[in-house]
Amino acid sequence: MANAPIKLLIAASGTGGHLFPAIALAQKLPDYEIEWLGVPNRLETQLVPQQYPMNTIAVEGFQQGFGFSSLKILGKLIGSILQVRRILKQGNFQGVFTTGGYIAGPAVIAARSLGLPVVFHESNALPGKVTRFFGPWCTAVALGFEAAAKYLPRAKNVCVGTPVRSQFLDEASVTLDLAIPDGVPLIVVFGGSQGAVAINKLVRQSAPAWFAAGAYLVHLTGDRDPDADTLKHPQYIELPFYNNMAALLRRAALAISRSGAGSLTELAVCGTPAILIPYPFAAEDHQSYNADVFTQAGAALTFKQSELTAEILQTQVLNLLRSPEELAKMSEKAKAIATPDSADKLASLVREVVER
Ligand SMILES: CC(=O)N[C@H]1[C@@H](OP(=O)(O)OP(=O)(O)OC[C@H]2O[C@@H](n3ccc(=O)[nH]c3=O)[C@H](O)[C@@H]2O)O[C@H](CO)[C@@H](O)[C@@H]1O
Repeated sequence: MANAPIKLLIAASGTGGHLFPAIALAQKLPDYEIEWLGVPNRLETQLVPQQYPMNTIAVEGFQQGFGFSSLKILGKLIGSILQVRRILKQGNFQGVFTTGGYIAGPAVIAARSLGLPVVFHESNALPGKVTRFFGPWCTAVALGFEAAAKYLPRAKNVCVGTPVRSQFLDEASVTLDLAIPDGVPLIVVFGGSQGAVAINKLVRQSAPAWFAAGAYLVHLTGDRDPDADTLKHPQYIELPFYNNMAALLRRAALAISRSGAGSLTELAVCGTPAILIPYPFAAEDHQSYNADVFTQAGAALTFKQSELTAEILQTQVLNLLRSPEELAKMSEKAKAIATPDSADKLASLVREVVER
């Protein structure tokens, strides 16, 4: 009789940055029986392929300080740990994989209390609080950036890079279905999976000079942009969200982006030079640490949002557009820090940990 498939619970929730690496891993484990652990009404309910049954729990983060609302959250946390333990026991799961965030706490505690192995993937250069707290309890912590290891001295760290969606690895799988003429320089602007209103404003002010220089602009604004549809130009394409990111980033001469780990990993795999503007309110300013890795490698220029004006952005972009050699150099340096086979490395680690 054939062996029953290994059962793995993937706890990944909230943003593209947490979900895409987990989906990429799942696709590398076709022989596993995978179920998902998420939160109701968050992005996972739209992004996770239906083949992975979705289990949901109510969980949220602690606020600063410890008051009545924190007590309520603590109560919910205990409730969600018990719920995850039930899911793990009833489903006979053999291991848990998580990409961190609020969902990771109950997932790690429940799994470890049942003696199950856990692989935790941390994609940021500065690991999140949840990773720093729970990392040492996990069987292995897979890192997106080597730079993260120094913040996790007691964890069993393995650097594997951050997995990208399969469209980034198979050039033929996605085509650019946007009207961009051949040969023109293309600038792509995106602000993580939810858009960045502050970047959108700066870009709209700066764009006329870029159009005059012959550039096209694809602007992914997110769906909460108050200025949506206010700029019209034949060289300007505005969309709230675009799916074929691999085709778009490969075609781009330059990207203007936040520095979430997912975006950076994709920029590296595509060799897209970038101007990075870290999200200033990200937890513990972790996007600045991510951006540092790229700036130090020579793959990007980084600007603090508080110091960046439309004039500075306009000039920096024009300078780069006028210097194809500089862009080519940045592109090479970006490719040099990519780990295109990250999903394979992570899948091997998960197999090693769960099947031993
Ligand atoms: C605001 C915030 O705290 N964001 C965090 C969040 O990621 P968040 O999801 O905000 O950002 P990431 O850069 O990690 O990922 C964005 C993803 O969305 C995709 N995309 C974006 C726009 C679009 O139109 N189409 C599209 O597919 C990008 O290609 C990328 O894959 O978790 C990451 C991983 O822990 C962190 O590094 C980020 O700092």
